[in-house]
Amino acid sequence: MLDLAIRQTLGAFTLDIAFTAEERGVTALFGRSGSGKTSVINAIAGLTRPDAGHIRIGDTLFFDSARRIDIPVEKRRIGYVFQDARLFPHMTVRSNLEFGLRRVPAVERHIAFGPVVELLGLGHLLDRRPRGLSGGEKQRVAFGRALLAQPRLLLMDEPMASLDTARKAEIMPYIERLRDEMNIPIVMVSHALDEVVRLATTMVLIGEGRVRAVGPVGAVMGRLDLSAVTGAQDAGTVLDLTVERHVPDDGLTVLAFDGGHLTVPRVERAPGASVRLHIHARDVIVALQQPVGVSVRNALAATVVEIAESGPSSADVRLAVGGSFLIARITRAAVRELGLTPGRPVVALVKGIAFGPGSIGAPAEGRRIVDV
Ligand SMILES: Nc1ncnc2c1ncn2[C@@H]1O[C@H](COP(=O)(O)OP(=O)(O)OP(=O)(O)O)[C@@H](O)[C@H]1O
Repeated sequence: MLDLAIRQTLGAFTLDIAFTAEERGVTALFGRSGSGKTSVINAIAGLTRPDAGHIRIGDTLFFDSARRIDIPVEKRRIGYVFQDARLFPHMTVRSNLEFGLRRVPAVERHIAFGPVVELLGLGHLLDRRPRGLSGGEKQRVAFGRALLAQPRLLLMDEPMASLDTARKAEIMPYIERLRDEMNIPIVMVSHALDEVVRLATTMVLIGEGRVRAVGPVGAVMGRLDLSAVTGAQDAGTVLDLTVERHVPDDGLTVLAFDGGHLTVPRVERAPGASVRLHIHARDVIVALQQPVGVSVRNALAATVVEIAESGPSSADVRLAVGGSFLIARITRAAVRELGLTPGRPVVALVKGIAFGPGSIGAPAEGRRIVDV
């Protein structure tokens, strides 16, 4: 368990953050620029000291003001990956990686060189110097160097912010492997929703130095009251689905979740694999009954849960679909004419699904919306 509660005054800014998250996977701190994300991970790293509070990772107490505990930076065993890779330019990739390893006594090394090189696909780069590497390759080396220092926790501050869309799509699977195959908790800072949607196990939404929401990505994204914090344009939800089967003749894949099925353009994953999709509110339509004679293929039985105004003429309607949620952005006039109220059974039509760095099965060229 990550357990953090800190108060810290930074000039005119006050950070007052408290959350717990499971240790497994990626905890993503998401929020606008200046909301306090970097200040939180600097406190976790021990680079700054909160005025009060505690920071605990599993059994290890890094900081506790009441008990006067403040483990120094070098004893925290925390790997820190920055936006820019910060590799040693005069050293080869191999030497950069070995630098991480050499910082730890041999008996305490449980993460070995070979598996890290394999995990991050660095084998063919070992004799090169950073100068000739792409941004994404440099970041992979930075991940490797951090891992080989045998961290208790890995911090990543906007690790993809300096990469273009194609490079980002290239590096995301490596971060997923890191998340899924190494038993190291990751705390990542991001202001890019697509990264959070794809990578986060727990999402911590931060606004003006406070935690606005915390929980699984789908649950946080599905809250209507938070669209001002997440960014109104990004309103939508996240569904976790499983590949059920492919329909080769039509180039389609059928995905299953607790609310039914979605048919989408072919996803290059084997049946049984998990897929996370970001479904924008603007791509969901509400109907009172199963429509006939429409091109949209995905119609899901749903119940209206909540309705909130989202613009001068629009409303966001939160729909329960099985145990999951969708948000539909429709006109307020439509809410009135259809007589939508909480509890009303409806049909949710999903007319588009965003495939991009934020969706698994993303095409390498980056983000695109597919009508389904
Ligand atoms: N040492 C400091 N002294 C004064 N103000 C500070 C200090 N450190 C941070 N701040 C202020 O605290 C606020 C939060 O900064 P922080 O870097 O944590 O935000 P952020 O969410 O990571 O933003 P970004 O995404 O732009 O990096 C900012 O207004 C910043 O100017």
